[in-house]
Amino acid sequence: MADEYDAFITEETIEGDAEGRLAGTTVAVKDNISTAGVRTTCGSEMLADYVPPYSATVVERLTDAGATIVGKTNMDEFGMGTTTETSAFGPTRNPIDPERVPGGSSGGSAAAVAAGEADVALGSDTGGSVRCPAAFCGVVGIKPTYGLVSRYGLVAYANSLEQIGPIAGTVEEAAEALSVIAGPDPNDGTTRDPTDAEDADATVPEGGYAAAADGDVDGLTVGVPTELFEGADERVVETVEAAIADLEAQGAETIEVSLPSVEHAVQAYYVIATSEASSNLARFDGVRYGHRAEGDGNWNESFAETREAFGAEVKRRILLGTYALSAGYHDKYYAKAQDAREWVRRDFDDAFEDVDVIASPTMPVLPFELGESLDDPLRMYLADANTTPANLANLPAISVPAGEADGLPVGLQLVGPKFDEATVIRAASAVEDR
Ligand SMILES: NC(=O)C[C@H](N)C(=O)O
Repeated sequence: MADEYDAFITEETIEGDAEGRLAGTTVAVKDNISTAGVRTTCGSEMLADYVPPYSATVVERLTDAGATIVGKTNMDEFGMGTTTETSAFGPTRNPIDPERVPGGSSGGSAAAVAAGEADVALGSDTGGSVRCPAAFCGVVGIKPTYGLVSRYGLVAYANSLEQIGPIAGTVEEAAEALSVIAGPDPNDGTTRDPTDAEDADATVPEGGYAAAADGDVDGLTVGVPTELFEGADERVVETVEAAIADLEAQGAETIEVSLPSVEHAVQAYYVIATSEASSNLARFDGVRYGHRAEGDGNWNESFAETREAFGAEVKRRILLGTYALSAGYHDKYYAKAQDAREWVRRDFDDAFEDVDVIASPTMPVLPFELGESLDDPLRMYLADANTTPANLANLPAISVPAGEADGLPVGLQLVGPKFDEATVIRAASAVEDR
């Protein structure tokens, strides 16, 4: 990685069509999203030389719309991390303060946008991986409703939780990129047409999501859940509260709501995500593609040696997930985590009876210093307290810059009902307009 903040793993260009709604737009793509003929490493030794034979649907939609892909961005290995320090290629630095992390796992994507190296970037968000780096780097990140954007060509970490989402300097630019990548894909059976989806509150403005970035929050009801402010850094809370007060000044009504289940969200998330990861990552066996250790002809040994190529965090999660799914523990951990997930879903449904969007800090902390959280995985996991609930409930969520504290960016998160990205985009654009 040779660029200023080590945001890119590969700086190869893929030219888009000459015309289209994104003509002239440069896009950086997270390195777990497949690009035909261009290395896709997932930030791992395991895939250090892997060149996919096909491109992800999102990449094809972007280039068909005229965007030029300018490179593949650094990330926590297989998306597992909150700082972009678990990458086998070394950490990315935060352009706002190069002694700090850019957040993760899509840290290279957010850093590329914050440093002006790309207009837009794609990330993937399993438990906050688009919103966290957007918040830490002072840019905008959208985690779409589960099923709005195709995951075809995304190297899977935890299928039931993740979505690909755009990162950009403004809400409008992120919304425009979302319009291009959104919509059903025959190659991903979990995708839906938002206007047809059952139990959806879909609003897709004519001309696309960017049209919703009109800053008009007059009459909008914003829910403020006490649980997502408790335990957050005071400087973060002050900055976010000031931004919410500004929304009120622009005509929104705010009411307190309660989401009692979210205190279990991180725990449930880490059981479900690691369980799915332990199954997904079983495919890296040295036989079909990716790294292969020589071995001495003994299958068990060569398999074990091949898997030594995973980094410490990935190994930790494979072990955790395998344990959670193992006979005798399945009901104790995995089944319980699924119950908690259902409870989180219901809490949001109840809250959306009374409010249009839910506002909170995106991250309860300011960006970590480089190296600060690496030896303390639990501390890193707990930083996902506010972002994981939207993944568990499959809801749309956005992080928009709310201001600064001690010279560091603070993100405000807005979560909306299923497929109602338009309302979160509208509210976020009002935060940005202050
Ligand atoms: N992938 C993500 O969304 C990031 C989250 N911190 C995780 O490690 O799972």
